[in-house]
Amino acid sequence: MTRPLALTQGDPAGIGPEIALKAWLRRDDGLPPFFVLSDPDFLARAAARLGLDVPVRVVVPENAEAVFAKALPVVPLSRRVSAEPSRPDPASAAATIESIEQAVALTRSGEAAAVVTCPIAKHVLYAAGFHHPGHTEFLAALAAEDGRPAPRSVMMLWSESLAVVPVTVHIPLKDVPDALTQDLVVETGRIVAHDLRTRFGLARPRLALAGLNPHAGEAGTMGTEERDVIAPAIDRLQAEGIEASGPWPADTMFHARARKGYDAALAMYHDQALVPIKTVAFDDAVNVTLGLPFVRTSPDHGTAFDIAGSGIARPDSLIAALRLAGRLATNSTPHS
Ligand SMILES: NC(=O)C1=CN([C@@H]2O[C@H](COP(=O)(O)OP(=O)(O)OC[C@H]3O[C@@H](n4cnc5c(N)ncnc54)[C@H](O)[C@@H]3O)[C@@H](O)[C@H]2O)C=CC1
Ligand SMILES: NCC(=O)COP(=O)(O)O
Repeated sequence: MTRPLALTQGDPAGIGPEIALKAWLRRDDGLPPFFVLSDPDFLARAAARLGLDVPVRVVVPENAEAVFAKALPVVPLSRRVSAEPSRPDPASAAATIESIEQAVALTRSGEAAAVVTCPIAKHVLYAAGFHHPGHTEFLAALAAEDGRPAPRSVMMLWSESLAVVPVTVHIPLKDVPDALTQDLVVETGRIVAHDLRTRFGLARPRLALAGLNPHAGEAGTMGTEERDVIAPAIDRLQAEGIEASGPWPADTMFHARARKGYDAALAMYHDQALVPIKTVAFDDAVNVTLGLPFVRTSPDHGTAFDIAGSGIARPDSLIAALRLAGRLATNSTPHS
């Protein structure tokens, strides 16, 4: 028996429901079986509105695989969902959060193989009192064992042609220099190297670290973070036996020839990492959370409220996320 993947509903006013339905329609392309954690009536209404021929069936996780060939298996939440496409509403936040919590609980109990998340709109959850920056940090909190601190989670955007890691993530650009410490860079590099070995099967992962400033600081004349923070962090990673290089000027490390020199690029802030990968692989890239005791993947894109309900959302990145979750779940040694 193949354990199914647990797919969260994401923000129900976004494109999550549509891409989940469309991914199920592509199940014969060798997709691993999955179930959605949502309100089955809501998903059935979404399918009808979009004109998608997707029968929805309520299941418990152990029946999901058997049902998957004939209907979209849905494990119901305790709440009804009544969102309208393109109309984000904090009233949906409790169901969105419950869906994530249930996916993690079912994965940790062994009833699901991995967590795959549909996109959430952070500001909608914040308006309802959610205090984690995003899934990445919330999943780490959910991974905390009794009496032990939460693990450090790391965001990686992965595609066949490029993998990038933002060392600082969802903070204002003006706060990046202060947030960027040697310890943060070293701990991030360690987790990336560990998970590329244990989850992705790379014997000796090569990390390339970007500078923060133009021309990687131009020998200290355009900024000093390279000299004071990033280069010493690279020395520490190398001393631990991790193949780390840099700091490289960020403007020349993402072209095709440069990408052959490393397995993952560590960028110093969100857009330095996500602009290159969304430029070269928007439809194929997957967001993977590293550092957790379970596998979590997600499409690289967001809720796309501008097109929700119009029927034009592409399921490709979600399909890539489902495939990668299936692959990682079968060959992983998790963090303990
Ligand atoms: N993993 C997650 O939960 C993520 C959530 N977000 C959230 O999404 C919200 C919206 O973010 P944006 O910056 O507007 O990015 P976005 O990715 O939602 O949309 C950017 C543009 O790409 C288009 N697009 C996105 N996905 C598409 C798809 N599957 N098919 C066709 N077109 C697609 C949209 O229509 C829009 O024009 C934010 O509130 C953000 O917090 C953003 C990224 C990841
Ligand atoms: N820009 C990437 C993003 O927002 C994903 O965040 P998360 O919800 O996966 O932590």
